[in-house]
Amino acid sequence: MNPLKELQTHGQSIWLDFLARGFIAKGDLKAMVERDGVRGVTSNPSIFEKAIGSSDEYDATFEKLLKGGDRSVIDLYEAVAIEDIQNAADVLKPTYDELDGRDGFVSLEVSPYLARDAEGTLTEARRLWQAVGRENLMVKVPGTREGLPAIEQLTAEGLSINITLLFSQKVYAQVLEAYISGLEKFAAKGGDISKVASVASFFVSRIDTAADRQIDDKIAAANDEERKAHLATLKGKVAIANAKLAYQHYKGVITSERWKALEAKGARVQRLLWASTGTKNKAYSDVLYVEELIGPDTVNTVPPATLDAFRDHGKVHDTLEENLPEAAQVLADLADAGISLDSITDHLVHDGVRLFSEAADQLLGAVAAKRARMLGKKIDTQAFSLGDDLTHTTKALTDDWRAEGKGRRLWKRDASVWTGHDEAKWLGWLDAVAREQNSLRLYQRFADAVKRAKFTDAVVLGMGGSSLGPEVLATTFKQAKGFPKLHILDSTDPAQVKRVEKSINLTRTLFIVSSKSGGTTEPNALMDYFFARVEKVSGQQPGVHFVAVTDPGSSLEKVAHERGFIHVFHGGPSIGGRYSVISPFGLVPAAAAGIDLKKFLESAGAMAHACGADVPPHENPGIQLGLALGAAARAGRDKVTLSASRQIEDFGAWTEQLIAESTGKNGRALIPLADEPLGKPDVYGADRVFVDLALNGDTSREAALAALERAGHPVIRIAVTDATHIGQEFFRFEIATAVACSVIGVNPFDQPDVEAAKVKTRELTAAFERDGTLPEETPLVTDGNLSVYTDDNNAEALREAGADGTVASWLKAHFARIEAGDYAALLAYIDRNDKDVAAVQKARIAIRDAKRVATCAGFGPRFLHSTGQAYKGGPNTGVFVQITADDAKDLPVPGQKASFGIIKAAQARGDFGVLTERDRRALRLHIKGDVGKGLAAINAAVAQALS
Ligand SMILES: O=P(O)(O)OC[C@H]1O[C@](O)(CO)[C@@H](O)[C@@H]1O
Ligand SMILES: O=C[C@H](O)[C@H](O)COP(=O)(O)O
Repeated sequence: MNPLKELQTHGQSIWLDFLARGFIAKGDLKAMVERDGVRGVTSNPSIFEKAIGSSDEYDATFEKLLKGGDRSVIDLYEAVAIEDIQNAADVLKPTYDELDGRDGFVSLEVSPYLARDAEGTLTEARRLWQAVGRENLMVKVPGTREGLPAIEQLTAEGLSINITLLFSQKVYAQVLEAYISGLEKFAAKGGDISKVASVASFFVSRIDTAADRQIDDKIAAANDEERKAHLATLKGKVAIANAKLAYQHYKGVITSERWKALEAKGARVQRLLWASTGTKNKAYSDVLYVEELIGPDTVNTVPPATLDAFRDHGKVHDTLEENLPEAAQVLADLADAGISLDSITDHLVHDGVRLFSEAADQLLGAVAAKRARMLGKKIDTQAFSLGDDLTHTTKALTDDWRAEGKGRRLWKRDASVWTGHDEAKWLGWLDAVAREQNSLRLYQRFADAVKRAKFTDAVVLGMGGSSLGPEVLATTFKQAKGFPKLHILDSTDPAQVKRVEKSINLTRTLFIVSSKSGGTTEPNALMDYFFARVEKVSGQQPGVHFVAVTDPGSSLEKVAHERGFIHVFHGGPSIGGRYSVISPFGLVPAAAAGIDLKKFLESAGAMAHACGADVPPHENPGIQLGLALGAAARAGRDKVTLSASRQIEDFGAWTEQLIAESTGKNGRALIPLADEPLGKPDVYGADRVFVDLALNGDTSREAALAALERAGHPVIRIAVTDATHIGQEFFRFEIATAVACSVIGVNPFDQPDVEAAKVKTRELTAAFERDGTLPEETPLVTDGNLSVYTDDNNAEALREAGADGTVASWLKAHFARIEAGDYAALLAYIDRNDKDVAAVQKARIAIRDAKRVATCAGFGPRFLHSTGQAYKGGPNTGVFVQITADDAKDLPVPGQKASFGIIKAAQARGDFGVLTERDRRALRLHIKGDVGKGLAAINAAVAQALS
């Protein structure tokens, strides 16, 4: 007789510890059921890893699934895993029916990531039970401390549970107790307990592996031969002894009155299932863990090799209750030898969870890689050229993130990933894509209404997070037919306000007032200004030209209602400004401009899936980018130069805010540099990392990037395959920034130092409202159309360094303070028009090339809501030149004394005040008269100072 079948006559069922798609499809499982009497199948994360992750057997199915629409990695995995389990369950269904539900089960394990999460285990077990939908399913739940209550609860709900990762007799006893209590509860609720089955998977070979290692150490340490020989007799004996004694506990329990009462109601025993019965030590018999554990009411689940071996030469007789005293003696001798079985079993549970988690990481990583490959051009790729050291640190960080499950913890909003403060409150952006996809109809209705109203222009009035995302959309996408042209206004510069006003038709313009807080100075002043202008020009009720985007309950919402705005869109209070582009702050302007939001969100969704909680760090593009940037920051390469193809160039401005406001605090930062054109390697110091976004195969910067790479600078290349993929990049960079902040050790979601400048500005504007003038200031020097200002400390230091009567001398002394690793920032409170931008850029590049330092160019007050945070809160490595100017023509703000010009001046002074208060090296140049001429004079002075 086939020894495998013979086991049945001894009350033991043989199950197969293996599963794979083709194996079932080809009829191999069925053949084992028929030929060998296999009565069940077990799976675990390692088994699925081998089947799915390490083969291409499932690829065609994945392709097919993805053709039907993008899916998350876990969805892809579960779709095939559940199908496999269902197929196996169907093969075993006749066995199950024949044996009246006593056998014929297939087991599917809950995610090993939940092994320490009681609630999560419960939810997942219920979900898998439903999803598989086969009565001969057993859901596998680990016998961890957290698993135990779940086992009782699930049994009480009538689910059949296989308790896995059992090593210790003590824990096994608790598991059996949990099963019995669960049955009692189910019975008390009127449940049919005869339908509930359970097995307790008691692991065997792993115990010997661990115990033998310690026994070997003791043998090596023993100096007497007899002792060595005695210790050697324990090898390969501990696991079986442990299992035999566990079985004795089972026997005691099932003869109890308590059990008999349940049995009378039809309860089925919870069979002990010997798991981990493939022999690991080649010196032992390959059927050791089958032959030694044969007895009634048990199961042995074996890998295919053990099954074959036992079929070939297995010997069957009742061994489970043989030599019980010897078994007890083995464990006593082990303890005498100073080896603690408790500590071995504790460790094995720990290790078991780790090993299964690692298998799951590998499996999901493999599925993620397959998904990315199959999506092809639908998902942007990134390539890292980091050099040996950074590659090494990034890899070490990746390992740490994987081992600590930090990606999952990030998605679970676990603040301890960062500083343990209020981070959990600010992670609403993580699932923004799915949420916004559900609101598509709302956006569509709004877009239709905008189109019907025949607006020619739409102007977003907002700052930072409320303006930079829309600005990327406005510059990336062509004006859609029938929709207004999208403009962004994020300045208090009167000339810039007027310039925008002149470029639109006030009577046919939609204004989108965007402010999360509703209390930001600039959008409120701009709203008041344009509201009055529309009223004046059109004579209409101006509210019909306005919508607001703001968080619920803000002061802006109140004003919008009072003024009869067309609509108030609510932002999500758990999403901070710079993470809000995939929320009404980005999507309302996008809808107004006729951008295809379905496509945009679909594309963003592909990246959200790629960066998901289920994608381990090594295959997770957002985490990889974040870790590389974090590693770069740690290595002193804390200046991130952002370059991009022309159509998506503005992405840099959005990224600047994201990175600077998120990372730049507590004296730490990644300093982002947008719009600093790529130069030759010799203009850069060793503090740089380059991130390039190439649209649609654009190779125009490739030679420059390759040269930087050759010179040893880290270069990260992102291939954006379509402009609509800008949504993917928003998401990638949001994850990456949050991850980099974790590495740097800061809270990504606050901006403590922006407030300081706002307070100073408010003091100044309050003084103006009171006195009708801003406090007097005296220049240090006036040289032609330029005046120089700074605080006493800076003035003294610069004078000592040779600053005298000319602007050039002050700049020269100022630039002499720039050291390697510093950055120079030009902060211009002027109209951000093309001509003036070019002039500021010229000065910037001159400084970079002469001093080999990173340079920033910010326009005030716009940058205050962006990079301004890092300038004040980051390390004291910035050297600042603030540029202010007289306004040729000022504009009043209705309802207040302070005009736009005054507000801007107060903002510049407030900003400068905080910089100098914080010992920053800062100098202010004020232009009198024509701004263009002033900038030319500054450029001349810069050139002279650098010469
Ligand atoms: O949307 P709000 O509340 O007007 O804020 C605008 C911007 O101001 C900041 O709070 C910084 O000043 C940014 O973080 C934010 O994006
Ligand atoms: O349920 C089965 C277990 O997961 C399996 O037997 C573990 O075996 P291993 O120790 O060989 O990994």
